[in-house]
Amino acid sequence: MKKFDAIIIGSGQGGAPLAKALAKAKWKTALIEKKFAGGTCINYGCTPTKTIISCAKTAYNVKHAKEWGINAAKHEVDIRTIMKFKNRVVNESRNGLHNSLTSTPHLTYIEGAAKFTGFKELSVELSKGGIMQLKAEKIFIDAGASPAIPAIEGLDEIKYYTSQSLLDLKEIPESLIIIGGSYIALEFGQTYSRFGSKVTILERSKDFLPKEDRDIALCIQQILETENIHIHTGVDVSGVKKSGRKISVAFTENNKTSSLSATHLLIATGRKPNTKPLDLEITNVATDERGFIKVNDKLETSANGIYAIGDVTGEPQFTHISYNDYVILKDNLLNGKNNSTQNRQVPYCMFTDPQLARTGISETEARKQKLHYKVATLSMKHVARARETNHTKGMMKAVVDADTKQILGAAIIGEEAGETIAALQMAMLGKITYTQLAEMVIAHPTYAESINNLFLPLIK
Ligand SMILES: Cc1cc2nc3c(=O)[nH]c(=O)nc-3n(C[C@H](O)[C@H](O)[C@H](O)COP(=O)(O)OP(=O)(O)OC[C@H]3O[C@@H](n4cnc5c(N)ncnc54)[C@H](O)[C@@H]3O)c2cc1C
Ligand SMILES: NC(=O)c1ccc[n+]([C@@H]2O[C@H](COP(=O)([O-])OP(=O)(O)OC[C@H]3O[C@@H](n4cnc5c(N)ncnc54)[C@H](O)[C@@H]3O)[C@@H](O)[C@H]2O)c1
Repeated sequence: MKKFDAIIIGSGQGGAPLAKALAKAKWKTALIEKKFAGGTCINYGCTPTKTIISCAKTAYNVKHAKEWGINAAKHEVDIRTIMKFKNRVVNESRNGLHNSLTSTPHLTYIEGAAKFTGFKELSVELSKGGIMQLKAEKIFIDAGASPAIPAIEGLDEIKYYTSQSLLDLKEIPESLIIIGGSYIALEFGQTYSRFGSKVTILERSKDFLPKEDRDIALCIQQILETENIHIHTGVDVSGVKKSGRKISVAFTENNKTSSLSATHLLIATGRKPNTKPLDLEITNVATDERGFIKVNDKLETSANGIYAIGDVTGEPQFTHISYNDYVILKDNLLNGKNNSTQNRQVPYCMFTDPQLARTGISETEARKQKLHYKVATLSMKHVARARETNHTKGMMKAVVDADTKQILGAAIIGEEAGETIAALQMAMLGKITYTQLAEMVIAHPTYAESINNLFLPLIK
């Protein structure tokens, strides 16, 4: 049995930097990865999807080039070249990370699938064949999550896609039904709609994007519907079956039974943790009823010396959260700090076009908490930069504390909204008030400058 100071399971956005940091501190470290270096983000998540989304935006802009005074009448989408571009970007990131992990002193990179065989003892089924046994005083689980497949009658008898397998498509679907209506559904839905597919979204929740304020959700919904994406909410999918060369999906909506068919079906109904194969019960690591590992605010599991980070611990499931988990552990273990996950900011950006970016609380949450708040809104139609570049879809909305004048939260729908929200997030971190933001000097004409205009009405 090989002995290490630390073992990390999974080379995702938390596990890989943690392995490098511990090795740099001269801990004898092993990093076990069963598939590709970089985990979901690089291989099946952010990197490939955002690459394809950029192609879809180009396709959209070419199709609408006349609005910018450009005649680009003839154009076609070449999905094979798009996928090659995506593969190149993914491979560069994956190979770069792999090279850096395999050349880090004090770090042993092991390719294979790990499972617990005893308390803080693991066996790895090596990808090249054979078994390795190893143990360590400290073990970090960054095993991530995979597409969750709902129990829908007939699903196991037809060919359907997940966010992972859709990335290998070699054709543009003539029509695409998506079950689920959140990040994955909307990003892929708009992408394939822009490539030419007829897209229908079937979402179970009564409300579209239920975590958002209704004005924000409605704004996104209208933008997508203008692009001919059909959105159904409050849907209960009862069954799927093959119908000629199509797939027929039966569902109930507002107590009415309906069915739709399409050439392709995408399941985008959330993700389940990769914990089952780990045999966690052998090492006393407790999980919740869905299999996510339970951790406290220091990312410690129920087993002393075993930690868990990222998606495997449940929501929120974002790359920046997995990475921030790593930062917390690194600071606590190597720099004598006492950091925790409590009260950390959780911004997010959905990469529809325009993007929906959010940080802090919504107006609905402020109302629920009975806060003394004010709301500022601004249509993108009134943002100079948006008007000058013909990107006027969307809106900005901020919730501020009426007494302290600090920003409590904001949502932005607009071109590069993810960048602008970071400025508001910094203001929240630095406790900069909306009165300061309303009159702060910001370069003209930028999207960030619209922060002035967003808050100006509140100080008049
Ligand atoms: C389509 C899609 C798009 C996304 N887009 C975004 C986005 O734009 N922005 C954003 O912030 N987030 C996005 N996400 C979410 C983001 O990708 C994840 O939150 C993030 O990658 C999670 O990182 P992680 O470190 O927790 O786990 P992962 O990156 O999933 O890493 C887990 C690793 O553990 C390995 N592993 C699992 N079990 C074992 C085992 N038994 N032995 C050895 N290795 C094992 C896996 O192979 C994997 O490499 C997206 C996700 C998807 C699916
Ligand atoms: N831009 C980003 O940051 C980004 C992009 C993609 C994915 N992600 C991450 O990946 C994770 C997974 O994304 P996702 O969109 O699959 O999941 P999600 O958990 O965000 O949403 C799943 C959706 O499917 C619906 N649903 C569940 N079962 C259903 C059913 N049987 N019929 C119809 N609808 C059903 C749910 O109501 C929900 O709206 C998210 O947690 C997100 O954090 C992030």
